[in-house]
Amino acid sequence: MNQDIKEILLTEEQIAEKVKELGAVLSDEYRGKNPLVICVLKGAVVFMADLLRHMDIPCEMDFMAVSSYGSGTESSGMVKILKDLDTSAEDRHVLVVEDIMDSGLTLSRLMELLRHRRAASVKVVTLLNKPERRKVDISPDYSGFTIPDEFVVGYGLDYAEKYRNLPFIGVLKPEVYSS
Ligand SMILES: O=P(O)(O)OC[C@H]1O[C@H](OP(=O)(O)OP(=O)(O)O)[C@H](O)[C@@H]1O
Ligand code: HPA
Ligand SMILES: [Mg+2]
Repeated sequence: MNQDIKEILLTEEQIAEKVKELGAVLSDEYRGKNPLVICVLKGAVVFMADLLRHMDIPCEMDFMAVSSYGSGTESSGMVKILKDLDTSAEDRHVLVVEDIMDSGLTLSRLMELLRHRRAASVKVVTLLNKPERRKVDISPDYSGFTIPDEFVVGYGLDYAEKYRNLPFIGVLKPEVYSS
């Protein structure tokens, strides 16, 4: 697995420090609001699990699965809901947790849906932000790291369902996806 990585962009330690920081900021923001924290499966699952353990306030969690990438490195532009929430978002302070905002298509579609369901507020925290690739006018409310336009894997992020379990975030060697 590691031989497919060109370079480590963010180490396990850098990620841990940032997640702790974000947890503290979000705890202050959502204190007394019992937020509904939504993990966007599957990519955000590792970040969500770590982030929640740095939020020292009562909150609830739920999960949604959407897919736009299939097994490639380019968004198809179509965002399909594969699994919906179990909880109603109406009148809730919703915090959407994502691993990466890239074209922005996944999150813009999700935000639209949650606002339509009359959430009291909808905000996004993304660990990674890749603004150079944006196709829609959206930016995260909270972001861990701004990264260059390279395809990254690890800490939840995959290429063709592989590499999600790497503890760091790395740039994949282009020959891995172009071959
Ligand atoms: O800003 P965008 O261009 O929409 O890209 C970001 C989304 O793409 C990836 O998910 P994917 O659809 O590949 O599913 P996964 O989380 O199961 O890997 C990633 O986890 C984000 O959810
Ligand atoms: N890596 C993995 N999955 C992704 C990426 C990325 O850079 N961008 C959007 N989904
Ligand atoms: Mg993916």
